[in-house]
Amino acid sequence: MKLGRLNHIGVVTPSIVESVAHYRETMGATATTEPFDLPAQGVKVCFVDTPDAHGEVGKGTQIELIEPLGEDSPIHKFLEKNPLGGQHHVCFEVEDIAEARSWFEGQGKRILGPTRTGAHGTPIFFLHPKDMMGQLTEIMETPRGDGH
Ligand SMILES: CC[C@H](C(=O)O)C(=O)SCCNC(=O)CCNC(=O)[C@H](O)C(C)(C)COP(=O)(O)OP(=O)(O)OC[C@H]1O[C@@H](n2cnc3c(N)ncnc32)[C@H](O)[C@@H]1OP(=O)(O)O
Ligand SMILES: [Co+2]
Repeated sequence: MKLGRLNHIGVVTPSIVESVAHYRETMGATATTEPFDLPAQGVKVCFVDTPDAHGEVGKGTQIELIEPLGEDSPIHKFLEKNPLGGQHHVCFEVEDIAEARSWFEGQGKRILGPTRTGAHGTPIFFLHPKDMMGQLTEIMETPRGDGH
């Protein structure tokens, strides 16, 4: 399997509104999406763009702010343990999600649930942190076209 780019770092927050203000006012971020709900994934999401190696905003790794949505959100327990929120997962891109899934299954890594559509509208799956050196890891198929 070939490792693709680091698409985003997932950051849990009790308040996307407060986190957006933090990234804008304290961190000088210039571009964010509007928050949007992903009920199927139990989260409210907002992306903060960071500049790429050439200082260009829009192609760099994003901060994915996620707030629990609904009673059985998968991040409820994380927020109980970490009331201020914090780094939750990393997301790497791959060319072919099915091939990547077979690779990790062959490596004996636990895959958390089915391959499903993620916040960028492309297929994703998660790998259990206990099998990934303690890091909850999301794998997503590289968006086609100019999406990122
Ligand atoms: C998909 C939309 C969007 C996108 O990018 O497209 C997203 O990324 S949404 C992100 C939210 N969704 C998920 O995270 C789905 C996958 N996650 C899970 O299924 C759970 O969070 C899980 C299984 C990783 C943990 O569930 P839970 O916290 O309810 O269980 P435990 O407390 O029992 O945790 C088991 C064990 O893992 C440790 N843990 C939990 N979360 C993390 C983490 N983020 N990073 C590292 N380790 C984590 C936890 O401490 C437990 O360890 P133990 O030693 O037993 O205490
Ligand atoms: Co994510």
